[in-house]
Amino acid sequence: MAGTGNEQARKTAEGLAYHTGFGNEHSSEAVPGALPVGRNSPQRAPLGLYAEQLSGSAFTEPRDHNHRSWLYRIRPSAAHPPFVRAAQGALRSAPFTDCTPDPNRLRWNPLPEPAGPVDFLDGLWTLGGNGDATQRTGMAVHLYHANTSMERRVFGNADGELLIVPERGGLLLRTELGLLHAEPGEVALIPRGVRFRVELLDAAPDDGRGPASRGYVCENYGRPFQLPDLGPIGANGLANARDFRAPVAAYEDVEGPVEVVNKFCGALWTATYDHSPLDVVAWHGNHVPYVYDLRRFNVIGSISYDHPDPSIFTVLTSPSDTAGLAGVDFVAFAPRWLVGEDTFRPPYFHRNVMTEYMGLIEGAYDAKAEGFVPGGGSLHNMMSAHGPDRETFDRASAAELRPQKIDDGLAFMFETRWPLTLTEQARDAGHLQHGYDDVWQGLQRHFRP
Ligand SMILES: O=C(O)Cc1cc(O)ccc1O
Ligand SMILES: [Fe+2]
Repeated sequence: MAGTGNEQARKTAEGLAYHTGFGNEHSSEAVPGALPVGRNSPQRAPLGLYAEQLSGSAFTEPRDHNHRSWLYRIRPSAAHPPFVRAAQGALRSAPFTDCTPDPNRLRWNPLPEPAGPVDFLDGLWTLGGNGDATQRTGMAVHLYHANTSMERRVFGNADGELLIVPERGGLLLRTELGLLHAEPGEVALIPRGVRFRVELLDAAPDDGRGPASRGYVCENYGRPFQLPDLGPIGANGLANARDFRAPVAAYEDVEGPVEVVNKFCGALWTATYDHSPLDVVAWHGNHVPYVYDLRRFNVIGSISYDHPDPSIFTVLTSPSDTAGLAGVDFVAFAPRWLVGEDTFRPPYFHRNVMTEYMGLIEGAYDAKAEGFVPGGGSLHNMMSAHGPDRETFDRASAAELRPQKIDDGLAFMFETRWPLTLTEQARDAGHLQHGYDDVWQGLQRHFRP
C-alpha cells in the first residue's frame, strides 16, 4: 500500500508551511508576483493567470460571517466538460428518508476492512444525518476507510464543508489553496466547494488491525464552523485561534486527464478535465481549509464540584438560526485533570434534546468501560437515555476522589439540534453491535428510604 507515491507524499508533508489563525484573511503566492496588488480583478491578472472568486457565503452576508477567496489559477474553473452522474458507492446525503428515526441507543464497531483498493472518496460510508443538503441545513455523519491514495482524481463538495477526523493513518490533503497534513489527533476542514485530493500518509504496518487509513467525517450543510464564544471564560481558552493552520499556495501544473467528482445536492457527478484543477498559483481570502491539533485544546472544567456539561469542550460550532442551538457542534474529550470533590466524575446519566454521535480516536472513554472502541461510534438520539455503563457507575461511585488525570484516550462528539436518521446500510450493518442496551442492565437498586 505504501508505494513510492506515498513516500513522495510523506516527504512533501514534512516540509509543509502554514498560515496561522482562525477566520483570518490570508494571502499567499507560490510564485512571486502571482498575487495582484491593490485589486482583485485586474484587466490582466499577473503571470497570465485567471482571477476567480469562490464564495462560501452570499455576497451580502454580514462581515463576521462573510467567506470568500480570490483564486489566481492557470485555467478558470469554468473550463470543464459537462458533469455526468457517477456511482454513489456508500455515500448518502440529507434528507435521510429511508429509515424511521430510531430512539434506541446504538453502537457500531469500526467499518470492516475494504475488500480491495479503496481511496478516501470511494471509502466514504454514510451513517446518517439530518436536515437537507438543498436547504443548507443539518449535517451528515460519514466514516471512511482507505488503503490507497486518490490518483488523478479530485473531489469537491457543493453541499457543505467537511470536517475530517482521522482515527488511523495520516492524510495529505492537496487542496486548491495548498497542502494540509492531518494525522490522528488532528482534524482538517475542507470548506464548501474547495476541491481536494486525499493521499495516504503514515500507512500503518500490516498489523491486521484494519486499513491504512480510517476516520470520521462530519459534513456540515449549515453555517460554516466557527469558534464558540467564550463568555465568562474570557479572551482565551478552548481552541485558541492561533493554533489553526491554513495552507500556503501550492499548485500542480498537470495536463492530461484528471477526474473531478462533484457532490451536488446529494448526488455524485463526474467530469474528466484535461488538466488538474489544483492549479491555483496564488490566492487571498478567508474561505480556506485548515487543520487543528486537538492536543492543543485548552481544556476547561470544574475545579470545585460537579461534572460540567460537555459544551465546555466545544472546539467548533455551526450556529443555526436560533441562538444557542447549534446545527452541529464538534466537541472533543481531550486529556484533562479531574479534581471535583464529592462528585460523580464520569459523564452523568442524562436525556438530551440534542442528538449525540460519538467517536473514539484513541484509547478509551471515561463513560464506557468497554465496547466503545477506536474507529467505532455510538448514537444517542434526541431524548434517549444514556450515561455511564454499569461498570463505570459502580467504579466511579466508589472511587477515592484524588486528583486524577484522564489521559488514556481521545473521544469526540458531533452534537446536533436535530434528530439523526440512519441510512439503511447503518441500520443493517454487520458491524452494528447487538445488545448495546445491556451495558445499562444490572444497575442495582440502592434506594434506602
Ligand atoms: O458521553 C456522553 O454522552 C457525552 C457527554 C459527556 C459529558 O461529559 C456530559 C454529557 C454528555 O452527553
Ligand atoms: Fe450524552
